[in-house]
Amino acid sequence: MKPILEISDLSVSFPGNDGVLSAIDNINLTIRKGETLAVIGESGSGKSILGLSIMRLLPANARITGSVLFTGTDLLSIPHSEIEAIRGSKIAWIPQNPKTSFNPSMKMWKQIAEPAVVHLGKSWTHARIQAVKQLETYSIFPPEFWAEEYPVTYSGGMLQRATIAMGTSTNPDVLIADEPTKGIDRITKKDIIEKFARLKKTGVTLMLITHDLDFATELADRIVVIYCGQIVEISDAGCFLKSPLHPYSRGLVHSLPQNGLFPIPGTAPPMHMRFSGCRFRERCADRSDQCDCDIGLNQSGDGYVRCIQCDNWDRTKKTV
Ligand SMILES: Nc1ncnc2c1ncn2[C@@H]1O[C@H](COP(=O)(O)OP(=O)(O)OP(=O)(O)O)[C@@H](O)[C@H]1O
Ligand code: NI
Repeated sequence: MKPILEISDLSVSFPGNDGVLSAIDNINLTIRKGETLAVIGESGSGKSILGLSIMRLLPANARITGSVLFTGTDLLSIPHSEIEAIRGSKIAWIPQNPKTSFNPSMKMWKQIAEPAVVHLGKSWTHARIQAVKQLETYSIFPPEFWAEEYPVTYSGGMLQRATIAMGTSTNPDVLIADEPTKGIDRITKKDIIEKFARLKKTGVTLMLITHDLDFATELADRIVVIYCGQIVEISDAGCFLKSPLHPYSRGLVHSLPQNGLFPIPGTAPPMHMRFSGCRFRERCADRSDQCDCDIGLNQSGDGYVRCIQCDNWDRTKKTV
């Protein structure tokens, strides 16, 4: 598959009173056209910052270096007007909190229709018809009724689905969803999974930012594991649950309810620390003196892993 997004040496930091906080550190990642990629990792590891960097929607105090090529164009260096145009039509973002993503004083159909009017030059009449269809696609029945309603009348699950309807209204090439299963019940989650599975079939490139490993493995082709602002593993989603390589990934898999709910001991170090060596080593049962050295992301089979101990591991023999 051809690459659609090529992220190179991407770092984002925030200057603060405790020194500089490094939110993501030297991320290199190629996203292939049409694939579904899940980015997983615990709270504060830099998942949203990675997604927001691609969208160029970072907070004003962020410092960013590196490049993000979208079909060859560096999204980080093009003029503001160009990134606005791409953001509205070709790369869409589904924000983390559906409750705050809508304008409370605008009817729902208008909010879903707006990107197509502003970015694709569609008429409001045409865009309204499309918006109602979008509501129907995302199981908001009866769509004509809910199109005329305001966001406050929608339930949490409906709002979640409406954010996907809004994010896909311009038929983007890339869709980045930030924690689409956060704070929803099991039934709604099943429904959201089904909607993304359907989207996946349309050939859109999907980036799912999540801490929900079940959600990630259900939908993704590849899994990217982030720990303390660094990629520690890139794995084929099919073998991730059976044979995660990095000790942090293994910890995540062990902590799933179906594997006995064993939490990873300790907590992640604060992000404004000056790191040297493996960032996971304090929490790692397999650590040795070698882990004090910085280690790169090394190829392992089809994937990549950042661990000196994993170098000689055979993924085909490794089980959880
Ligand atoms: N505007 C900001 N100013 C300073 N630090 C920030 C800012 N936004 C994010 N950070 C810091 O950057 C780091 C990465 O944050 P990010 O939101 O990407 O984490 P995350 O992996 O998405 O976590 P969560 O699962 O909680 O959403 C965190 O340490 C966070 O505190
Ligand atoms: Ni986040």
